[in-house]
Amino acid sequence: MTAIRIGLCGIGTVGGGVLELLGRNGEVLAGRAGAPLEIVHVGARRDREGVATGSATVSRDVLAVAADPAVDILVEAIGGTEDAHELVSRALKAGKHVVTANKALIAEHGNELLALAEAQGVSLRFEAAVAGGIPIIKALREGLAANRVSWLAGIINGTGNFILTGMAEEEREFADVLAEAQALGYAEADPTFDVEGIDAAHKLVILAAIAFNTSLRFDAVYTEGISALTPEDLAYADELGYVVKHLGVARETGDGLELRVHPTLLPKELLLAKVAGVKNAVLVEGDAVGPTLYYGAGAGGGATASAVMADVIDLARELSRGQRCPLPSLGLPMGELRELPILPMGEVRTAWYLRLEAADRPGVMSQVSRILGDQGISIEALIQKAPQSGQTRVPVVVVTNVASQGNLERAVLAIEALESIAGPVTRIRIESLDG
Ligand SMILES: NC(=O)c1ccc[n+]([C@@H]2O[C@H](COP(=O)([O-])OP(=O)(O)OC[C@H]3O[C@@H](n4cnc5c(N)ncnc54)[C@H](O)[C@@H]3O)[C@@H](O)[C@H]2O)c1
Ligand SMILES: N[C@@H](CCO)C(=O)O
Ligand code: NA
Repeated sequence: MTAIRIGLCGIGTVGGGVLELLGRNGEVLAGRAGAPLEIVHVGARRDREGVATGSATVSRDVLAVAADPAVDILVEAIGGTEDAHELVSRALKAGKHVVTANKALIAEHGNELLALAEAQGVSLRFEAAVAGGIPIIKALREGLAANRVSWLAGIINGTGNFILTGMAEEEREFADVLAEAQALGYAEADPTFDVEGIDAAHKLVILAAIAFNTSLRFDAVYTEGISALTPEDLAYADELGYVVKHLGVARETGDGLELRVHPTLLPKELLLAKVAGVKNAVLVEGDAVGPTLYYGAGAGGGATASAVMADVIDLARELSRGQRCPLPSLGLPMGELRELPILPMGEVRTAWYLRLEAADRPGVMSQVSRILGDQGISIEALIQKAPQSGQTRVPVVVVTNVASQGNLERAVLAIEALESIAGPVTRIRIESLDG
């Protein structure tokens, strides 16, 4: 049986995971693929100790892999958007199928690269790019193809969730938990991508494109990170019955598409609120099926290799049987994707958690609630602590009803201008994910 020949570029966490997985499960995967899967060429800047590359050719220049006529499927696991862009373009132009774990590349250059793949009659697949090992791309594109999706919400950055869990449950320092996530191979080369929400924004854009049949709109995502969250806010959220998660939300409203990544209070009883550590989860609301939830490891070599190899096997199944019926990677041919208007953030409606430092004297809370009321916002819950000895200000935490960001911001400006309020008002969105 003719082997399907793979060129593997990058042997870090993901590429190393692919080598290990193929080494361990090669025979089973070959059975499923309909042909042996053989790594014939490895592109790697430097050798990775302990990773066997077998009889594969090894090149320091990854472009040699893209140019190698012996390669059927190129796996891109070098990361970044410069060399990877060049590598994937060259491979597609050379008529190779490409499988990538690179969400930055797909979110930022996917419109162009997917159109190129289509023109070349080859496939560009990226299951590993979103939510690591969870087969969420396949679920959205194929399993839920009969639904109109109204919204989806997900914890789609493993590093960020690992940090939030470590801070909330083990009371550890942000920097200390981030260092552990880096040591475990979860974090991006530049971890600000994880903690500032850029990585989650890349993934959200990909999910939204498939769910709502739109082109990839990385330019349009609102992004807020988790680095400004304090242990104090996590503790108040807990006291109020919430957990703080870094959420990506995409929702089709009559007025446009919401695309946003930000810290979010979730009621503790929600399944999403219970997703801990490096685990990811995506909740999708379809009109026929209702809500469905997808859960699993969001990062790490093994989980990511699982998704990479699933794409490879999909392609190998077609190649080995000579039955090519290319599936559009975003669910529709690129020319048929819609351009939906994006809903401005000022019009996005959520409930809010507000924390303020108020002077400890009568009348302050009635001023605050009058300002909120002027914007049509009411207070649903309130925590007011007694001042510590010697302190003249007290922390006050307010949970509001659902309000547009525009109205909330106007109210916050007026509250911050009160002489009885010190410093900026902390605000975090609250989602109940119930409709
Ligand atoms: N680590 C994860 O859990 C995970 C999960 C999903 C997706 N990803 C994505 O997978 C990709 C790789 O991530 P990783 O964690 O394996 O990174 P990594 O840093 O562990 O590995 C990347 C490897 O590629 C090599 N490399 C980079 N540029 C190169 C070039 N021009 N030529 C040759 N080699 C080059 C590096 O030396 C390194 O060995 C990224 O796009 C990342 O976003 C990672
Ligand atoms: N850095 C990413 C890797 C998986 O995409 C994360 O932590 O989720
Ligand atoms: Na995935």
